[in-house]
Amino acid sequence: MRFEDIDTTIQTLGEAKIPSPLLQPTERGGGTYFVDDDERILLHVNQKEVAELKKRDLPAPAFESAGPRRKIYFDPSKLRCALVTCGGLCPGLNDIIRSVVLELHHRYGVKHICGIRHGLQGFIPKYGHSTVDLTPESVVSILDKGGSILGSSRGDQDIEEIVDSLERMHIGILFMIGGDGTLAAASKIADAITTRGLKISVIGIPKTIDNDVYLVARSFGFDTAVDIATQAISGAHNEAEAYPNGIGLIKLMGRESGFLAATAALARQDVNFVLIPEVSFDIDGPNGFLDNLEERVTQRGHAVVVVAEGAGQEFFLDRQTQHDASGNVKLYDIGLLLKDRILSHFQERGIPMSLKYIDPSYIIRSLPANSNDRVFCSFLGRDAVHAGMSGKTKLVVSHWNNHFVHVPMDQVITQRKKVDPAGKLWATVLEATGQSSLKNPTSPNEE
Ligand SMILES: Nc1ncnc2c1ncn2[C@@H]1O[C@H](COP(=O)(O)OP(=O)(O)OP(=O)(O)O)[C@@H](O)[C@H]1O
Ligand SMILES: O=P(O)(O)OC[C@H]1O[C@](O)(CO)[C@@H](O)[C@@H]1O
Ligand SMILES: [Mg+2]
Repeated sequence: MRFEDIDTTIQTLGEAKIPSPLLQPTERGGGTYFVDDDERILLHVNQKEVAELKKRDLPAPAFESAGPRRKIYFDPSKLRCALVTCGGLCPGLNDIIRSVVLELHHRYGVKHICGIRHGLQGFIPKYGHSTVDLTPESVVSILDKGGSILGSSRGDQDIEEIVDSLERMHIGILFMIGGDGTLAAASKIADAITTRGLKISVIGIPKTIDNDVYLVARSFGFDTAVDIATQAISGAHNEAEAYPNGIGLIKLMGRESGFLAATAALARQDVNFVLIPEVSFDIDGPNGFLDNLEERVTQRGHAVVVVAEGAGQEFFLDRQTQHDASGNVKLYDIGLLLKDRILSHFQERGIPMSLKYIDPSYIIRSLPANSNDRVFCSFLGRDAVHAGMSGKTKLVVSHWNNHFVHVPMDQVITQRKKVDPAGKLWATVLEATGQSSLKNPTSPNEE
């Protein structure tokens, strides 16, 4: 989809008529930066692209800016809010929970905030998960904990039952923190709310260790993931350098998008091969991965390989496709396949070597956020609160062109963000690694 086809209109529950409590000067002094609904951030930054639209008499598409509004929709003294975290873990989940709770409680005076346990399961009575009261006291020391204090789950749940539950709890704003699946569920929940004529705002906070949510330039936890992945790469490099013909093979998360593998490989310029889902490669053949690896190892004495979990899935085509509880395709382990193929390749050629396989995937996504991500989560969580309090709904708080913005939920779930094989990130990876196309002239995969 082209940017000019994106509908950036944000839905509201009704007119915001209540003066924001943030208008009152705080005891500490200092003001609040209020944002008007007509403050907008252009989707395009490239002047040429904007000029092109002008030539065609098209308006340049722009997102609504996030931030506190002068008028709010909900009466804070009566409002009840709920938070839920779904899908895979990600560094920063607790930071988001904390910033949402603190902003609601201290700045808006909302005293009833409820944590839903174990993702969407928490709404469904048959699972028996109790809710958690979220207060400044209960979130005071959660930042040093990884994971999510609310827990998570995968698996479809009945949307009508979820809305029944929201009605029972008299929720006014639901904050849903999760990836593409969660945001798809959030969109359906928002639609069911509208059909019932209820006044419940649904605000999405995009979470993805893969950094793959469309129209979200940066997602929380990604910076931390790159940091920890870089340490794994550093370890693999040390291991590889220490032994004759040493090879360090690291598998990183990235189902359909190789941002983590590509970015972490650039953080230390000692990776020789990066394999990502967006760029196909051959394992065998004169220009395939194994021959290239052999050349590198025999010439330089060691090599470091980073593979994203979704890379090379075409090598498992003979196997049945399986799905997890949420309907996501279960990936076959490309790391283990490469490990076996590397070992047998060097053995067949009679070349002694030492291979170390490192898979830090679950360590990376379950650890606490780094400082940079914490600051980012603080902005994101607070802007999610401002959006909900002003009566906006069915939106995702995103970061775009260095600004926090509101993106309609349905636009975010139309597709995944992917590494552009013709773009700067991948070109820089190729420059830094020096790896070739890893494709044979007439590749068996292309036939
Ligand atoms: N299209 C959909 N409609 C309704 N519910 C959905 C849909 N897709 C996913 N869900 C539900 O949303 C929740 C989270 O989805 P999922 O497990 O795919 O994780 P996610 O949010 O995509 O996060 P991640 O991709 O980071 O793991 C699950 O309970 C899942 O059943
Ligand atoms: O093992 P799980 O919990 O199903 O999650 C694995 C998937 O979750 C993710 O971390 C996304 O949250 C993917 O990178 C990975 O494929
Ligand atoms: Mg997902």
